[in-house]
Order: sequence, then structure tokens, then C-alpha cells
Amino acid sequence: MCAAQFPNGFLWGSATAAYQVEGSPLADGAGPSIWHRFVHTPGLVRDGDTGDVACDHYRRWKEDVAIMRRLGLQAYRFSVSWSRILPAGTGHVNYAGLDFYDRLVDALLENGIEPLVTLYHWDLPAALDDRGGWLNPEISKWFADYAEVMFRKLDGRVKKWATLNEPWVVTDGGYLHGALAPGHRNRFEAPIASHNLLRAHGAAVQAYRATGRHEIGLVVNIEPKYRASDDPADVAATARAEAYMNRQYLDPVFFGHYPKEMVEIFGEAWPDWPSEDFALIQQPIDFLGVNYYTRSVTRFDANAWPLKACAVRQKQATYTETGWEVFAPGLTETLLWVKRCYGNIPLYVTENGSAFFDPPTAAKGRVEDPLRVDYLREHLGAVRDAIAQGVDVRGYMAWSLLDNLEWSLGYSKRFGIVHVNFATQQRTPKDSAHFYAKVIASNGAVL
Ligand SMILES: OC[C@@H]1[C@@H](O)[C@H](O)[C@@H](O)c2nc(CNc3ccccc3)cn21
Repeated sequence: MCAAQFPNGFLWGSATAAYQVEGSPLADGAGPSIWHRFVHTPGLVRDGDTGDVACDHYRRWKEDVAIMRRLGLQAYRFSVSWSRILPAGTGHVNYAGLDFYDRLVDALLENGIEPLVTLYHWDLPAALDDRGGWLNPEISKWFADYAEVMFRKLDGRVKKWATLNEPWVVTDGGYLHGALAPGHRNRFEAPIASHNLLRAHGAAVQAYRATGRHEIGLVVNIEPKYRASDDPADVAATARAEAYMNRQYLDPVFFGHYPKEMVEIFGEAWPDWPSEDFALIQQPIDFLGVNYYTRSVTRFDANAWPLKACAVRQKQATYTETGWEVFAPGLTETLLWVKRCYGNIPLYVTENGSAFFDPPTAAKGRVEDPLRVDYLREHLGAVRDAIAQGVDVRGYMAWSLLDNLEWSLGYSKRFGIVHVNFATQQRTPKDSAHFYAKVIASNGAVL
């Protein structure tokens, strides 16, 4: 393999998530999700933005598949809205909701695009939140039953499934700091939600082994932690941050136990877990999805709750609109770290991307986004470097296909390689999309 090339069969794609792009949250019998509730609670989302319309992908999916085809995408990672399938989260199946994903998958396959399906990307049915949601241990069965409905409908046409997207964000954002749905701020709830997310992941993998015939994995966000100094307090803070964000989910799945730092971080709020839970959590998976955006240079901070650690801004670095340092070597390091710590399990970079302000371009039909092109080029080079060092990376999904609802930040941050005019819903591939198309067509040789 030439150093400048990616392996034959490397899977080039892009990614979205249901609540961020679909719109029509209650159409055709769908039930509300916790994000539908969250965005309609005044003051929680910037500018009062909601996912009521978003990118109108629920209605414009054919147009969006055609855009993917024109860009030469080989794969499309998307998530299923649980409450479209099971409006109350359990029980009655809403066949109109199933039909939407059935048609989308068929259209992708007809256009030579492989679907990668995420079962949970943060949009819990509101009816299940009313029953405790991720705090109720029964959710492992609720989730497995939902997953089985999807497996029976789509498995075979869908050959790569992911149970959860970023359990760390679900817990840290939704239960510890409260910036994301369902907006709890409770250090006793966070570990329970985390643990039940992992139990639900394990139960869904078990269900897949009984009904599915292809591959299933987990998607985690990994942000490599670099210590700000050799001061023992900074070294310890960095170890806590790495355990909390990067190992809290991988250690249970691969080793059957939590990092030892979790007790130190949560103290009395960290329960003694039933040992039988880890047999469920440790179901073997076929691949790991890694979402990488940035790194964190980390120091001790006595006031930073609960980690007593914080990030140190880097003077010479470029930062994105979300305040994340552009640091492509961190992606190589992350992929090598996963291989070193957990073995050479097949990896997909399931999300990588950047939010930059896209200045209005004089040329009609063109959106110049040079900073996003640079970010993409540098990070694809980082993936290639990890592959050259023996990491089994099998694909890359650019985040995101479309500008979309950036959760509590509303539409203020644009990650898309395709621009969306939310007033008209017009899609315009950005320069980054045209660059990515050339990368795909050459299997990375243009990098
Ligand atoms: O923020 C960009 C994307 C977001 O739109 C996706 O839905 C989500 O999967 C996603 N995860 C990250 C990385 N993790 C993260 C870290 C801190 C706060 C929020 C997300 C970035 N993104």
C-alpha cells in the first residue's frame, strides 16, 4: 500500500443524527423525544431554536441521498429516532416510522451507499423519561426490544449497527451538567445513567447475536488528554480526565470493570455495581466507532467539579467556533491509544469535523470554507498515519453531511460539508464537500 493511499475498501462517508436533521418530530404517529421537550422549554436552546424543521430531512431524504451520490459517498451514518418506531418507547410499533427508515435504506443501497445505523443518538422517547429513562434499570430491556424491532426490519440491508452514540455526552451533558436533554444536574444520577447506558448497550448486543447476522459496535467520543506540566497535581488531573471521558465506557466493555479513578471522581456518589452487570456489558463487539474532534491540554483545577481538572488554552493554536483546538496529531494518537490499550479491534472514525463561520461567498452556488478544508485534510492525514502504524481503521465518516441543529447551540454552529439555507432549505455543497469528493475518488491519494 502506497504511503499516500488508504487500504482498498476503506469506507468513506458522512454522518448525521435523527433529531439534528430530520424535522417533523411528531409526524405520522411518532412520539415526542426528550429533545422535543427540551427545545420547547424556554431558555434551554440558543435563540429558541428547535428541531421542528431542522434540515427537513424527513421529507427531503431523496434529495439528500442524491447529494451523497453526487459527492461519491460510499457510506452514510445516521441514527434512528426511537420514538418514531415506538412512540411510547415500548409496546405499539409505529409502522409509518419504520417505513421512513426502510425507504431511506433502500434508496442508499440503490445509490451504492452503505448505511451505518446508530440506534441511539440522544433522543430518548419522552414517555420513557417519564418512567425514569436512563435512571431506570428496566431501560436495558426497553432498549434491547427497540433494537430487535430494527434488527428484524433492516438487518441484512444494514450490515453495520452501533448501539449508542457517545454515552459520555449523554451522561455528562444530560445528567451531570444539565446542558443537554433531559437537563439534570445531579452527581448521584450521572453514574446510574452511565451504568444503565452500558447495560443497555450490552443487552442490545445480546439481542443482535440472537437475531442479527452482521456487525454491531459502540460509538464513543475520545478526547486525548495531554498534561499541562509534570507537576504531580497536573499529572493526576490528566489521569482523572482520561478515565472520566475516555476510559469510563471502554474499560467496562473491554475489561469488565471501571477505571479506578471513578471512585475518586464521584466519591460517595459512585455505587458498588453488581458484578453480574459486567458480564452483560462486556458482550464482544465487532468494531468500535471513534468520534474525534479535539484534544485537551489538562491541568489541576480545584474548582472544576467533579474532575478537579480543566483544559488549558493553547496560544498558537487555531480554534473552531465551538472552542475546540484544531489538533490533528491527536487523532493519530487516539487511534494508536485505542489499539495499545484495547487491542486491534476494527475501528471507524464515526465522526470528525469542525464548525467554522462560512462567510457569504460572492460566487453564486459556492460556499468557501477554507478552514474546514484544512481541518479535513489534516485529520485525514492523521488517519492515514495511524493506518501506516498498524491501526485497523476501516472507514471515516465526516461530521456532518449537512449543517444542522447543534443541540443546545441551535443553528449557530455549522459543521456541514453541505451548506443548508434554513429559510429555504436549499442545499449547497461547500468547498469542503468538493474536496472530500476528490479524496474519496482517489482513495486518499490527493491528500
Ligand atoms: O458537536 C458536534 C457533534 C454533534 O453534532 C454530534 O451530534 C455528536 O455526536 C458530537 N459529539 C462530539 C464530541 N463530543 C462532545 C464533547 C463535548 C460536548 C459535546 C460533544 C461532537 N459532536
